[in-house]
Amino acid sequence: MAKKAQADYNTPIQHLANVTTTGPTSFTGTVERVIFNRGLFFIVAVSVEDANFEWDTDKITVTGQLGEVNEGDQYEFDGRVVDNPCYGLQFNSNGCHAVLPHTAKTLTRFLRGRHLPLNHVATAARQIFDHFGKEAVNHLLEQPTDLAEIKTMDAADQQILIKLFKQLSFGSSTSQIIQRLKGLGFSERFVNLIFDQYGTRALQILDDNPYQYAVDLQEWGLTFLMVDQIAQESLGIAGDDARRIQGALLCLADDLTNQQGGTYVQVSQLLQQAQQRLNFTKLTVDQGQVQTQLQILLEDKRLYQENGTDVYPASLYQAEWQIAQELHDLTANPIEVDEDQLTEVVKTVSDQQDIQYDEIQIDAIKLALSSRVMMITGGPGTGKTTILNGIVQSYLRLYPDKTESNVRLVAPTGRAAKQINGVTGIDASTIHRLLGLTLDNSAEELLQGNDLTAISGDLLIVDEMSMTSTILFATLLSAVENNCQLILVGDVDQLPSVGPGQVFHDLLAFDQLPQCRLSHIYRQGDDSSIIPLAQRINQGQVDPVFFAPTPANRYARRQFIRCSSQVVARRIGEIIQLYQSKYQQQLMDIQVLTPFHGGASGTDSLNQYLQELLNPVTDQQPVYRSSQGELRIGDKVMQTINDAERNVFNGDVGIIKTIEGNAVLNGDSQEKFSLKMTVDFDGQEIEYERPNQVVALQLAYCMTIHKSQGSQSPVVIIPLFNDQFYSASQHETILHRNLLYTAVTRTSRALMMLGDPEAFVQCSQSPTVYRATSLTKRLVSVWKNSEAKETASQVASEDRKDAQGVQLKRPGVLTAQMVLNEEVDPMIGMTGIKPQDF
Ligand SMILES: Nc1ncnc2c1ncn2[C@@H]1O[C@H](COP(=O)(O)OP(=O)(O)OP(=O)(O)O)[C@@H](O)[C@H]1O
Repeated sequence: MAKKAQADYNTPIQHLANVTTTGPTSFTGTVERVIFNRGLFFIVAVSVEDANFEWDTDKITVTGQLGEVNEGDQYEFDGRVVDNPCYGLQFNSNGCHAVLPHTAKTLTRFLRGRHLPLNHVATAARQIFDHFGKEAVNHLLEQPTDLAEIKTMDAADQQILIKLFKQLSFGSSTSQIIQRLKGLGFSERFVNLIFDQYGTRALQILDDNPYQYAVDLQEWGLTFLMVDQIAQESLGIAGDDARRIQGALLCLADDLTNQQGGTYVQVSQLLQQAQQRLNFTKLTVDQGQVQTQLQILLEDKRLYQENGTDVYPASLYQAEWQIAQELHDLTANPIEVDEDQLTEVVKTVSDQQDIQYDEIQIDAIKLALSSRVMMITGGPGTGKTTILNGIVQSYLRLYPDKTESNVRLVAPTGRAAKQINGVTGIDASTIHRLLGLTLDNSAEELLQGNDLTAISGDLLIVDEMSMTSTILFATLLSAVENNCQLILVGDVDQLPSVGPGQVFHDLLAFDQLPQCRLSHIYRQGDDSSIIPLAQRINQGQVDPVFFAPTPANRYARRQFIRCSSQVVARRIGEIIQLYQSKYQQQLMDIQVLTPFHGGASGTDSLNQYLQELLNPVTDQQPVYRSSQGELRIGDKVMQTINDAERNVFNGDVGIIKTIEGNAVLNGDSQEKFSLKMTVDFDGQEIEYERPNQVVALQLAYCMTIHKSQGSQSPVVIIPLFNDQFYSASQHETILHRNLLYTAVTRTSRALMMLGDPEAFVQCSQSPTVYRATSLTKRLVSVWKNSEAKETASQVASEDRKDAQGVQLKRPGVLTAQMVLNEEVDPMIGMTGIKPQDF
C-alpha cells in the first residue's frame, strides 16, 4: 500500500489510478462517527492509530459487517484496503473487536469517552483493577454483575457500569458470531438473517445443531443443502448423523407442502426424497435410518402422521386444528337478534340504497347479521359487494352505538385491500396490518401470535378469502375475540392461496357453518358475454366454438385470435397499440396475463418485447440498468415486496415517472451509484432512492395469472398454447380450470384471448385439482366431539338427578390443545365417514 488517500472521511475519497488492493491486514483505531448502519452492516469513520500497512492520513472509512460498534471506542479491524471505483480507498473489514483497557488509567479514559453520568470515574476504574486485577475488563465482560462485589463503590456508579459491561459483552459476542459464521462461509445476508433470528444464541445453536438454521430459515433462502455443505465440510458432521437426517426431513416436509399447496405430504414421497437429498453427493444413509429418524420426529411432535400415509409439518397440523377449534368457540357464542327488527332494518337499508335486494340477498344479509361466522361465495357480478355493503349498513343501523370504525374490512394482500376499499368506500387493510404483523414473521411466529392486536366486539369482514392461507387464517382467528362477528367473502372457484391450504374451499365444504352461495349474475351490459364464459369455463363446458376466429366471433368485448407462439408477442403488441390509439385506453388499463414466467408467451420474454415496442429507449431519456434488465421512464412496473411504511404493496402496479441521479446510464458506460426514481401508483408517487429499493420493481406489461389475483383491469389479454401442456409437471400443478377462470374474471370490460383454441378448451376441461388438506375433517371432528360432550353432559345431568350424592366429573370443553396432547381421540365420532363425504 503506497499511495495516500486524499480526502477526509466525510467526503468520498477520490479515485486514484493504479492503486491496487492490499492483502489481508489489520489496524487499530477509534470510531469517530457512524456514517451508516443497517442491521450488522456499518460504514464508519475511524481515526487510524496503529496500522500495519502504509497509510499517511489519520482517517479512514471502514465498511463491513461489524456487528456492534460505538462512536468513541477503540477497535482492531481485520480486512483489506480496497479501491472503490466510486468512493476511492477504503478499508473493507470482515470483522473487528474492541480494544479493551488494561489499566485503571486507560479504563478511566475509556469511560470518560462514553460520557456516562458517573460520579467518580477515576475512583471506579481504580477500584475495578484493585479488585479484579489485570484481567478486570475481560472478567467483567463475562460476568458484569460481579461488579456488585466491590462494596466500596458508589452505588449509582455501580449500576451504570454493570449496564455498560452487559452492553460491551453483547458487542463482543456479536463480533465473535459474525467472524465465526463468515469464517464458515455464510454470506453477509445469511449472517444477518441468522443473527436476527437467534441473536447471541446463534453460535450455541450452530454447535448444538446447525441444521436448525435451515429448518428455521429456509423460507428466507437458507436451504438445507447450503447448511449441509458447511456442516459436513467445516463442522465435521457425519453423513448419517441424526441431526442431519432430521433436518432433511423437516425441511423437505415444508418444501413439499409449499410446492404442492397441501397441508400434508405422502410419507412414501417424503422418505424417498429425503434419502435422495441426504445421498446427494455420496451414499451415506439408508432407508431404515431415515425411517428411524422420522419416527423420532413424530414422537417429538415436530411432524405428525395420520392414516399411516399423511405427514404434516407441525405448524400446518396445529393451524388446521386451531382454525376448527376457534371457529367452534366463536359459533358457541350465538347472537341474539330480533327477527322483525332485522327485517325492518334490511328494508330501510334497501330503500336508502335504492336497491331491490332479491330473496337470496335478503336472506344472506339477515344470516350474516345473526351469525358469529358466515361465508358468502359467488362468481363475478353475483352481488357479493352489494350484499357486503348491505350488511355493513344494516349492522350500523342495528347497533346505533357502533360506527364505521367498528367495521374492519381486510384482505390477504395490500392490492386486494385497495381494490375492496375502492368499491365499498370503507377503509380496508391487509390482515397482517390489522394484526400488527410484518411479512417477515415466520409460520411459527405467526402461530405463536404473542403480540397480536386483539380484535374485539367488531364486525370483521375478510374479502378475497380464497387467497387466505391456512397459517394466516389461523393467526387471524387467534386474535378475534368471541364477541366479534366474522364474515368471509370470496369466489371459491378462483385459485387458492399462495401458501399451503385451501381454507375457503374447506370451510364451505362444512355445511354447519352458515353460508350463502350466489349464482345469479346481476351485472348486465357490454361485458355480459365474459361472465357467462367464466361460468362455462368453471363448469368445464367450453367448446372450440367459443374460440372461433375473429370475424365469426360476435362478441364485441370478447375476441379470440388464433396464432402461434412465435408471433404471439407481436400480436399482443398490435392489440395493445390498437386499444391505445383507437379506444384511448391507458397502458395501466391493459393487462397481459399468462400462466408462466418462461417460454415464448411467458412474462419474461413478453415484458421485454412489450417494453421495446411500447416504450423504446431514446437518446434524451435516462434509463436505469441492473442485472435484472433495464427500467425506463414510462415503463409499467410492479412492486414485488410489501413496504407498509411507504404504503406500497406486493402486486401494486404503477408507471415510472422520473429517473434522476448518477445511477442513470445515459449512453455513459461509467458505473455510478446514486439514484432517484419516482413511480406513480394510481396517483400516489413513491420514490426509490437505493438500488435495493429498485430491486422490488419488475416490468408489468405482462404478469402471471397467480400474481393478478385480487385485482381487475378493464382490458385483459390472455395467451395460451397447446405446447404449454407438454410439460407434464407444470400442467399437473398449474394448467387447470381455476387458472383460466381466475384469468378471465380479472377483466372488467374487454377480454382478448390468443393462441390455440384447443389449449383454452383443454385448460377448462381439466378439473381443478384440490389440495391435500384436512381442515374440513378437523371441523367435522371438533363439532362432533362437542356434540358428544354435550350429550354426555346431558346424560350425566340426568344421572345426577337420579343418583343424588354421586360426584360426577364435569364434562370439559374440547380444545385443539387436548387433541394435540392426545387427551382425546381426534377421530371420535368419525366412524364410517370417508374423505369423499366432505
Ligand atoms: N338486487 C340487485 N338489483 C339490481 N342490481 C343489482 C342487485 N344486486 C347487484 N346488483 C348489481 O350487479 C352488479 C354486480 O354486483 P356486485 O358488484 O355486488 O357483484 P360482485 O359479486 O361483487 O362482483 P365482482 O366479484 O365482479 O366484484 C352491480 O352493478 C350491482 O349494482
